[in-house]
Parts: sequence; structure tokens; C-alpha cells
Amino acid sequence: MSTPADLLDDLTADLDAVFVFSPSSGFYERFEELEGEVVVIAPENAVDAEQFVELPLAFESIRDRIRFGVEGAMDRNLIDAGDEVGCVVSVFGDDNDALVRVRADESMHSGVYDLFANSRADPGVIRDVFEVVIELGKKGQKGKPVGALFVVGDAGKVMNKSRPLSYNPFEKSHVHVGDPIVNVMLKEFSRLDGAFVISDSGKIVSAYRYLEAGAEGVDIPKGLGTRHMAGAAITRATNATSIVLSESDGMVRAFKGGELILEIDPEDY
Ligand SMILES: Nc1ncnc2c1ncn2[C@@H]1O[C@H](COP(=O)(O)OP(=O)(O)OP(=O)(O)O)[C@@H](O)[C@H]1O
Ligand SMILES: [Mn+2]
Repeated sequence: MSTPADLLDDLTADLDAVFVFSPSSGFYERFEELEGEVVVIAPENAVDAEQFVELPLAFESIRDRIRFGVEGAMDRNLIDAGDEVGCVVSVFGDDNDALVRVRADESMHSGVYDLFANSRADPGVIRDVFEVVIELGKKGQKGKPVGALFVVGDAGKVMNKSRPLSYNPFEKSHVHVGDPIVNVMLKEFSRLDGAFVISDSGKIVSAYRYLEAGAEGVDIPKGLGTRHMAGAAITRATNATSIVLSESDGMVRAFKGGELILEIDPEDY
């Protein structure tokens, strides 16, 4: 007959690394000297861990939290694709009360960590825009595939390098992405031509924006059209991040510094 300890043995056999999520200092000290790699994953490095990955957001879902931690650790070369990782997390309270075993594979290295952690806008704003785009990609607009272009952060400069295609429905309104009603508006307005411009703090500055940054020196994969080119180019001319949904292939892509940093199928997210 097996005991609970046998189960734990299976979960902890041949781990390449142990990830401790937001540990108390007492808890961390107990595991600091563990054989093999110990990585602390938390909003800040309160325990002075040698190996640390910053969580840009306090993710409600354990799955998201783990996925981000693993991707962040891959980004920092703390682990490699194929590594087996034991994640010590807290599910019910502040104490670490669960162990989840996960295999880091290349598909987890999607670019989402880089997008959230290293953009100029607040990580929460990036997440809110990203979620709207993913949802639009999954459902489309009234069942039909739709394209959209969101330029997030450094909005003053973005406005200087663009012009209106029509009157701005968000003029003088003080609405923010993440608000459920605003998200419905964004989806509704995604039928419009041009780009949405969103500030670092999530204010919807404009819809209907025609981006005019030059494409010189912008290197994006062949086959992408003008929406993607404009979305990429504006991130070279400013510190903004662009999140683009393609009407033609349904993929979500993000650009920063004029380069593609992420490409995912919304159905897989
Ligand atoms: N400079 C620009 N600024 C803002 N929006 C633009 C710009 N250029 C194109 N767009 C938008 O992109 C839309 C689609 O253009 P196009 O088909 O060339 O892009 P694409 O990259 O192939 O995108 P998709 O994959 O969605 O077809 C246009 O209808 C327009 O709304
Ligand atoms: Mn096209």
C-alpha cells in the first residue's frame, strides 16, 4: 500500500530545480541549502535569494503564476527546456501549502513574461490589453474574425507620431482598460480602422489612430501586412509596446523596440 509520502517521493524525484513562490524568510531559510537549484519567485526579493525571478503581477490563478515563474526563469537561463521543476506555492493562505511538478518546455517560453515584465506600461495594463486581445481572437466580433492594434505606453509620443482617421470616440472620456464595460467598447470599436492608443496607466487615449512612424530599420517576419508593420514601427520610434491581433491568420503578436517579441495562437492560451 502506498502512503502520502510515496506520492511526494514521486513528485520530488529527479527535480532539476525547486521554485519557491513568495516564501516567508523562515520558510526560505529551510530550503536555501537544498541540493540543486532553488529559485525564489515573488513580486520582490524580500528574502535576498541568490536566484530570483520577479513576478510582475500577483496572479490570482496558480497556473498563471507558475507559468510566469517558469518562463521568467527560462528567460534568465536559470533552467533549460526539458527541466523538471518542483513549484512550492500557496493555494489557500499565505503559507506554502502545495507542491506542483512541472516540466519546462519550449512552448512555455512564449514571450509573455518579457511582454509583461519589461514593457514601459504597468504590467497590469499590459495584462488587461492582452486579455482583451486574446478574447477578441478567440471569439472574433459577432463570430467573424477581426483584427486589432493596441499601442500601449508612452502615449504622448505615440500621439505625436500618428494622426486621427476620424473623430476620437474616447476624446475627453476618462476610461481605463480592464473595466468590463470599457473592454466591451474596445471590442466593439475594433471594427474601426487604425490603432488604439493606451497610456502607461491604462487610460484609453484614442481609437482610430493612423500610425506614421517610419518603417526604416524595422525587421519583422515576411508575410505580415501594414497593420503589423505600423505596429512594429511605432515601437521603434517610441517606448511603447504594440499588441496586434491579425484578422487574416488569427494570431496575437507583440512588438517592442521594433521587434517581434511574442506570437501565440489565442486558442492555445
Ligand atoms: N499605419 C497604420 N496605422 C494604423 N492602422 C493601420 C495602419 N496601416 C494599416 N492599418 C490597419 O490595418 C488594417 C489591415 O491592413 P493589412 O491587411 O495590410 O494589415 P495586416 O498586417 O495584413 O493585418 P491582418 O493580418 O489583420 O490582415 C487596415 O484596415 C487598418 O485598419
Ligand atoms: Mn492583411
